[in-house]
Amino acid sequence: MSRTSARAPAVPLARFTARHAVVGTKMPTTTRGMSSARAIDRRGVRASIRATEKPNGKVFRKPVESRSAIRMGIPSKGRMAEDTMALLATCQLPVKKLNPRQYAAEIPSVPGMEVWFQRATDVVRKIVSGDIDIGIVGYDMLAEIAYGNDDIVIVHDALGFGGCHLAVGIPQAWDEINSMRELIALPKWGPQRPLRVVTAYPNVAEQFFKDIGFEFVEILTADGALEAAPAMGAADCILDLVSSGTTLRENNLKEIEGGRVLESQGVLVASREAMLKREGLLEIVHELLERVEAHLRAQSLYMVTANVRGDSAEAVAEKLNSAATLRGLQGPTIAPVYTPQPDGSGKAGEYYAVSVAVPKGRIYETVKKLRGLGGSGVLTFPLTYVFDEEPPRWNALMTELNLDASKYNHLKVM
Ligand SMILES: Nc1ncnc2c1ncn2[C@@H]1O[C@H](COP(=O)(O)OP(=O)(O)OP(=O)(O)O)[C@@H](O)[C@H]1O
Ligand SMILES: O=P(O)(O)OC[C@H]1O[C@H](OP(=O)(O)OP(=O)(O)O)[C@H](O)[C@@H]1O
Ligand SMILES: [Mg+2]
Repeated sequence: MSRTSARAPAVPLARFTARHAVVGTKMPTTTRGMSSARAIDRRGVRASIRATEKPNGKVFRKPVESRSAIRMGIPSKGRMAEDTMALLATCQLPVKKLNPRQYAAEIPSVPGMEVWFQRATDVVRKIVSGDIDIGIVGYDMLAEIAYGNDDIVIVHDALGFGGCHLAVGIPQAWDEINSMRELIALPKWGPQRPLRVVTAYPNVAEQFFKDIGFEFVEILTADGALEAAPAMGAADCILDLVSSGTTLRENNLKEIEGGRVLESQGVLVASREAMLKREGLLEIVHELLERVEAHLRAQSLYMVTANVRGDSAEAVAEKLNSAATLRGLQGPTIAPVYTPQPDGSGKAGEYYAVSVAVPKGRIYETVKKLRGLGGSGVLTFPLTYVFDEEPPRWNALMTELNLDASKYNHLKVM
């Protein structure tokens, strides 16, 4: 490999994402494989994964038939744990722990499924080893631990929490270096003096540097406080998670152009083999997906209702359909308002109540438009769930699993 490739760093997210089947998104595919066992040995990391590997480098998976219980793994501590519990609770799937020190729990509204609290890394490892069937984890962990694993399917790729990205951070003091291209072009890097990168993501790091064609790199691993390594002289730069950027700043480090390695957020993943073979699992995946999708869709929408003056429902519909924001999901809902009459009866035909779901950011614009169309009594309220006929990601999952959607689209609905 040449020392300083002229190739600009490509967009690595697509590559990392593409190694897993992702349903419901348009990620491109790639043919790159997982880091070699030799490379893993050299760095002396990932001992627990190695223990499950067969001599040919393939991971030994426990057969699906070795247990009958359906198992879900969720992070046991830290921010992912809280956000996962919060998401499940909001989706009316609260996790019930019998006591706070126990690692097993249940979701009463999903009977027949065991929930196991695991460290985020172990959620991935245990899906790989066949000890759990589905899990919620940060995409970064998946990319690092199960890169290239064909069994893992990303059922939902954007759970809306744990948003962060993996990036290269270099000392702020390197004023003249502001891009990966400039960093790898420094003449000092060579076989005797490689760029030392400290990270908790050695596989992702190795792949990233391979992809940008930079060979003179030494990947060092550490579990925490990576940001201190450059100041201590133990490394030249770091490759770590960044969210607000505060940690980098406070440690006098900076991001550089082309150094954004992958985007991450919480994802719902499942074992392909288990989904195909374990009785009852697909129904549960369907239910989780349906509830999560309904909640996440609702989060971005508000319902706006108003009474609009008009000669007929059709005339009001015509007015509303002329403005894109007033069409709602499939078109506005319009119902006659029965105005009270002196004799106590109700007279229809003067006002029509209209309801439209609009994106949160467009509420005021919608209110103004409705007023402009003669609307009064405008009410807005948040939505809790938006159920589609079938979540788009479910149909994508059916395709991914080569299953006939029409046969499975009638699975249990809450
Ligand atoms: N600063 C951050 N902002 C948003 N998400 C993050 C951040 N740091 C980590 N994450 C996400 O949370 C996941 C779990 O992170 P991690 O294992 O560091 O747990 P933690 O919550 O920091 O607890 P601990 O580090 O004490 O084990 C990561 O894989 C990543 O997806
Ligand atoms: O950009 P920021 O918002 O500052 O977040 C980034 C920091 O968050 C994570 O650490 P965490 O807080 O999880 O501590 P840890 O290293 O103990 O896991 C990550 O390893 C960074 O250090
Ligand atoms: Mg952390």
